[in-house]
Amino acid sequence: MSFSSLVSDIANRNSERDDMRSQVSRARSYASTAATSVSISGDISSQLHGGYSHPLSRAWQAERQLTKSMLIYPLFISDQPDEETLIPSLPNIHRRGLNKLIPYLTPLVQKGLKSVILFGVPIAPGAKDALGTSADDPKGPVIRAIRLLRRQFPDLFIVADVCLCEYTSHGHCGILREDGSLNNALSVDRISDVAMAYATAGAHCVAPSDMNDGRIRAIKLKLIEAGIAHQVVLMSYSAKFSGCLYGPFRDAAGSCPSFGDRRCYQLPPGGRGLARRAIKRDINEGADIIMVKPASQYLDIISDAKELGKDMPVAAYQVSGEYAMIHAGAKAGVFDLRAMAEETLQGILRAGATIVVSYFTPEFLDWLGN
Ligand SMILES: NCc1[nH]cc(CCC(=O)O)c1CC(=O)O
Ligand SMILES: [Zn+2]
Ligand SMILES: [Zn+2]
Repeated sequence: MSFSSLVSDIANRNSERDDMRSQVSRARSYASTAATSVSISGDISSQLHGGYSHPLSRAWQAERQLTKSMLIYPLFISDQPDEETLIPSLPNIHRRGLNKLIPYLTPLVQKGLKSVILFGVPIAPGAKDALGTSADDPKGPVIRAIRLLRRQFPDLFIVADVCLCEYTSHGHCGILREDGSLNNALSVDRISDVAMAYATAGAHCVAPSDMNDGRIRAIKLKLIEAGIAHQVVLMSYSAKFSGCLYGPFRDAAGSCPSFGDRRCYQLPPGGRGLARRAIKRDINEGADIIMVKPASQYLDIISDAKELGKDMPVAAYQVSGEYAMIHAGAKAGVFDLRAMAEETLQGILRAGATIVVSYFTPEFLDWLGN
């Protein structure tokens, strides 16, 4: 290499380096003016990441965080004392007789289970009739389970679902006229008697899920008349929608209607206004808690319930079909079971629920830890 070409090579490299230096210093000065202009203009609203960079600060972004006290676990109580049958369409969920209840629940109570909701399942031949007589049979599974659980787990909060469909031969949620339609007056009278029987047996909460008109008022009046209104919570399934998400429950409870469907008393899925009317009506009739069911498909209704019932707890029922779908999706590899269960619960809480009825309760007791 000649001397002159060496000189020009060094000069070139120097100028490249100068170029680079000037680029760096321009970038620095841009950054510093940008930083200055942020503080000068006060445009700090574009900076969000700092608020959720840590797991704890992410948790703080939620208005409501799931706690064990928010969860109610559904139990299917068979009239066969030794039964313990897995429900094929409801993964990990069993129908259990009275003799199987305490051994099953003991570890869950130790893990922090606070509340259960009871559904009776009469299996014995002839246990079902047109009036749902077995619903409030003092020797029936629900009343015996209430007594047993109160005795065995003094701190467990017992909710009794009140309906006739598990106990009627026709599988509808009330007493029928000759033409097969619901006789509302007779149904309300019968359902409020059943609610009274559960409350008298010691249920902390009665939860009518039948959707007959006027049943909240009727139950409240009977509770007052009996002098126990001050110690029983009345939780209304106010906004209960008809649809295809109750299938696995009906397998578990054997409560599929033998003819027709429930569209004349459960709400039509598009009926947001109707749901608002039902919620307002039940608040006026004396409900202590409003429930929305199903949950994830009806988040707007949960948020309406929170607005209309802003002074009361709002419950959401993550129903059997929602639970089965999450299991099926996880099994198909679409998502992780726990991640999806947690995400749905967050949606339900975000919408406004403060209580969640869920078949995932045992899992959440583990996931929430101590
Ligand atoms: N009226 C009884 C009742 N209470 C709760 C559910 C559904 C719960 C679930 O699907 O998990 C049902 C069944 C129905 O209305 O058909
Ligand atoms: Zn019913
Ligand atoms: Zn009908």
